[in-house]
Amino acid sequence: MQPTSLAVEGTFCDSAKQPTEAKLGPATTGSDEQSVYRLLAQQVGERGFQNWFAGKVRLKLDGNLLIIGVASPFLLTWMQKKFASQIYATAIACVGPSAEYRLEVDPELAALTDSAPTGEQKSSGQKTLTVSEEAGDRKATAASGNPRNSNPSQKSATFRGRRFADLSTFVTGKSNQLAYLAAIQASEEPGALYNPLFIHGGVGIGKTHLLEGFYRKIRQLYPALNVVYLTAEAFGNYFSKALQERSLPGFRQRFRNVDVLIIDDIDFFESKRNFQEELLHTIKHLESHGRQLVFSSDRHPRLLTKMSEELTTRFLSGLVCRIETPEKELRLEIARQRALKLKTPVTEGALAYVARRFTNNVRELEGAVNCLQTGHLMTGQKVTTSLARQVLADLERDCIRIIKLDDINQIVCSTFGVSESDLKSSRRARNISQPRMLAMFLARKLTQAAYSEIGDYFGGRNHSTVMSAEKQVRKWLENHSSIQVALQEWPTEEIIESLEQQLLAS
Ligand SMILES: Nc1ncnc2c1ncn2[C@@H]1O[C@H](COP(=O)(O)OP(=O)(O)OP(=O)(O)O)[C@@H](O)[C@H]1O
Repeated sequence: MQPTSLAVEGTFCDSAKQPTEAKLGPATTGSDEQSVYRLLAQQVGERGFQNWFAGKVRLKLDGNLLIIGVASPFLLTWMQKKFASQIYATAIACVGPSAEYRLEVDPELAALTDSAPTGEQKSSGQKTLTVSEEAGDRKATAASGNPRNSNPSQKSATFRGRRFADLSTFVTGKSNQLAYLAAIQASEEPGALYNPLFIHGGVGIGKTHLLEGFYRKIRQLYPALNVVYLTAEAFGNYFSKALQERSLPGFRQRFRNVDVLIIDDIDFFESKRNFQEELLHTIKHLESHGRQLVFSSDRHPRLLTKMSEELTTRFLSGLVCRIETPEKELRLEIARQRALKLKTPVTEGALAYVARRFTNNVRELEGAVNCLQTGHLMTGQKVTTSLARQVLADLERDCIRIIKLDDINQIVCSTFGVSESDLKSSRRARNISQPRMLAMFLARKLTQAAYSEIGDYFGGRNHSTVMSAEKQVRKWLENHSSIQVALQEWPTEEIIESLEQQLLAS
């Protein structure tokens, strides 16, 4: 592929070049960090800020990603629930519409909180901690002990340019091999082989890692190409802003003159007709000029039932690859690599324990290894299976998703495109009765609800109807039967897995 003559200014996610809207780049000074704190305080209000943020969190701006480190998994869940929209608004105010944010447990804060010194210890200075970070390029010394009493800006929050994940750190196994190989091949010959390349799979399973790795690889191999990586949400934000500011021609020139366009989390466009329309025209234009397109989504294109048919067929026209839930061997290897990266001394038994217990996705697995690192810092010991068990008790509890009948109802309705009233009605048409039976089957599998409660919920049916629905779905699974979704037949196993993944992510 030849670089375009009209190439616009680099990528929106290039660490060297920030979006023009950015008010605050990947800054490196304490005053920038203070600005983020100020914006955050404006968003959450002075009281909320003093109660939950001042001196209790660690901020990091990584390119367009605002990372907020908190002291425990509990705080993480709580703050996500309470402050998600304010944190997101702060991120946008800092870096513009492409902003993203992440809350994460910060091992250093966790260690400090767990070992918060008494007055006596404070005066004797016994709790001084020295922590070296994974990259080995940062040493942080927290001598005051309790982070609650210190000014966060005086600690060593680091503001760095965004570091994209690399394909070399993507651990492969049966569940992700195909997607990995496709990404490698497409990066070697952009526009020629798999176009578009569409990668899908459940939450936290490595889609972004693969897309970022693809981005880096292609920049290495073809430095002259104009490569753009961004999330669907950022694309939508840029588009809305261009509409508001009447600058659509500029927006279109930006996106229609790229050589490689990588859009993460394309499922975000479901039900958003005007974004879909704009993306469709962008894709048509880029395809007709032989440019490479790469997308990721939490579902197969055919299961994005609120996407226009024209977009869906375009997604299907290249190569569609699925990343499956990681198998045990892969989980073990990822846990091992993560522990090595964090320099956590850990026994094979403890790693096997983590790989056995954290099975949903890689993100949770990584969180678990981060906690092992905290355990090691707190005790100064090598992490054994029994220490791992102790340290991970809270996290295991937080990782259990409480799924309600309402959640199942909602996800089944949106996947199959049926209304709630139809699902709960007495209609027996196949396109209604099959989703209803699947909903009842999932309700038995994923909730504690009794047969009678489930029957009652799905239209006042009695318990024997639910039992026979459960039996019927088991039979479909045994016989590898298929079910119709969006005018196409799908293996029952695949539909159930997709529904479960959506429920886990919701
Ligand atoms: N195969 C892998 N090897 C190494 N690390 C991985 C692998 N898969 C995922 N990870 C890591 O797990 C974490 C979550 O992965 P990622 O963000 O790519 O998931 P995702 O599928 O994009 O999730 P979401 O659907 O929430 O966007 C990241 O830190 C990523 O680096």
